[in-house]
Amino acid sequence: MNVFRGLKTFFWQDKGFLLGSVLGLAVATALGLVYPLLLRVLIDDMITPGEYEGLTGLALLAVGIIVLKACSQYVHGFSGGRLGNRLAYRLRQASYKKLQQLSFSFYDTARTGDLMSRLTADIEGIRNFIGFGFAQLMNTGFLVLFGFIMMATIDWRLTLMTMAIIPILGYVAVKFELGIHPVFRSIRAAVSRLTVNVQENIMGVRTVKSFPSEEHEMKKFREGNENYRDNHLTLAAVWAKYFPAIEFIANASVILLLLVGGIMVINRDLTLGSLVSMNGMLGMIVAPLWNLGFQINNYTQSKAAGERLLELLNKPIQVKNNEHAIELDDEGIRGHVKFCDVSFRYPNHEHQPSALLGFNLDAPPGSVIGLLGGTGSGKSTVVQLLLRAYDVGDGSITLDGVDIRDLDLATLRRQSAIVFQESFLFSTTIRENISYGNAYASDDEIAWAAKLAQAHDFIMELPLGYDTIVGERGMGLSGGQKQRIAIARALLLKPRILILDDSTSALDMETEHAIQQSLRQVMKGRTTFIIAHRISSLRQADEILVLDRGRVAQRGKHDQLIKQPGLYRETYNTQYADRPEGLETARGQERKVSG
Ligand SMILES: Nc1ncnc2c1ncn2[C@@H]1O[C@H](COP(=O)(O)OP(=O)(O)OP(=O)(O)O)[C@@H](O)[C@H]1O
Repeated sequence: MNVFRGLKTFFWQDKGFLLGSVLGLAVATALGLVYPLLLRVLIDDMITPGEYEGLTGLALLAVGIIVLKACSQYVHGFSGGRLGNRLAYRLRQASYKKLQQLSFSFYDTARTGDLMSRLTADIEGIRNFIGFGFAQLMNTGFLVLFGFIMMATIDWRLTLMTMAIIPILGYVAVKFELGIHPVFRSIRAAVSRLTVNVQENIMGVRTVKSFPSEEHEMKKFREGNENYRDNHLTLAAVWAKYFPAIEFIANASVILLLLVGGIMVINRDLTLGSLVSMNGMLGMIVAPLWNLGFQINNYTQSKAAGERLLELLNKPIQVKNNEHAIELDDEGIRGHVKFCDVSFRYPNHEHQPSALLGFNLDAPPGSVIGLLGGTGSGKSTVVQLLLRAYDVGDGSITLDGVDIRDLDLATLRRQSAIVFQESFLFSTTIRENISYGNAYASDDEIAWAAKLAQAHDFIMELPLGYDTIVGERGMGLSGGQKQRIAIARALLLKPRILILDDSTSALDMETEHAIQQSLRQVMKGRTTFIIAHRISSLRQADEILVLDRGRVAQRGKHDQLIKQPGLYRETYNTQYADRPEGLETARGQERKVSG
């Protein structure tokens, strides 16, 4: 029940509907129990003595009961529907909000398929149970209670005898629940694994086919599918064991009533009408008890779903605003970034060496900082920390003198725009992709950003221009075209801090050069971080930092660095080794430097 206590905030505000759903069903049930009583009156007071005057009244009473029962059932259905759907809506909203709040470290290990199944199948399970299943479970309790009282008013000894079996039934039902709950938990986990499998296969279909790994994927899927099937077989085995037992016990009580009750009627200790009436009532009590297994099933499923959902909803948010977060005035931010002795190790990777160690940097407003280094040297980590994707371990990062941990997250991120190496485009028009995060941008502004990013010309060549829908994950565009749209998106924000994380890697030198020329005008007075593997992308930077396994190996301007022995010059030589002498001298500085 702890799970439902945890979910209380999502449904308790609709307690009126919860009450309506439970009471509606309870009243309908109680009214249903009146039929056998009417039957008793019909047999004992009319048919047996042959007195039929009251028949019309009895018929009218029956009609009245039918109408009332229908009304109660309507209240139950209406309230249950409202309750379940409103609860599901709130849960979906809260889960989605949580997904927005959770930090990058959560997504480092999260699996899309698993999250999708929590937001869909799990919420559906909870909706069904709280909307209807709960009322039905309560109804079973009401039926036993009301039925017991009514039967006892007819003949308490016979009632006690037949009802003595009910606790046994309850015991078996609880055992059943305990046995089936872990199986349901495994089934949910198996579904989630299967979903992850399918989702990754579809997302990575190009890799699967190019490598050709269809067989391997089939094997992986088969294992998941077998696991899912085996869990269902275990479920069927638990069912097979308990269901006949529940049915046997339920039937035993009816047989007992007919046997003992029959003898009592023969001995004139009980009227025939009373036996018929008690038999009708017992039948009404036992019918939902047969369903108790289904109801418990429903309960355990939704409990397992609730556990998984609460696990998501209660996940701690690693990076969030502190209590007195400072909201800087957007206009007032200058973009002075400082890293002071920053060291960082990724969460859950404590055993690995630090991704960044004793990192220092002073980037005055408007400066261009270049980051170069081998793969895994820590370049992306620097900018991730600046965006507070993770909080630094040791040291501090300041923006205009304020520690970014004390800054309002939205203020910080609004003023920093990043273009990732992998450009992500939403399945919508190019216009909406460029204006993402800047919904009020005019068409002119969008075109302005696209021109700076050297994207305007190719967009205009598309049949629908800016209205072209780029499809799921930006299919249909080349890597370079996607990168240019992503650059336009960042430029449109006119951020104080622009971060280009290897974001021109898919562009040819000429386009990259043109973008850099445009950037020079637009980024005047703004601080820019450029991560690149190509020296040509960095040569204009005010300071270039060469990283090696998380440490700054070299720093300085291009002209200084090519004169020093070290990683920078080695990279330069490697990249310019094959260039014809004439081209290099024409470009002035781009001379090959001998080791
Ligand atoms: N999300 C993460 N979780 C755990 N470790 C990570 C994560 N991201 C990066 N790392 C590790 O941190 C180190 C630095 O990675 P980083 O991405 O900063 O390197 P990089 O210089 O940007 O590399 P590349 O040029 O290949 O993009 C690497 O050892 C990497 O494996």
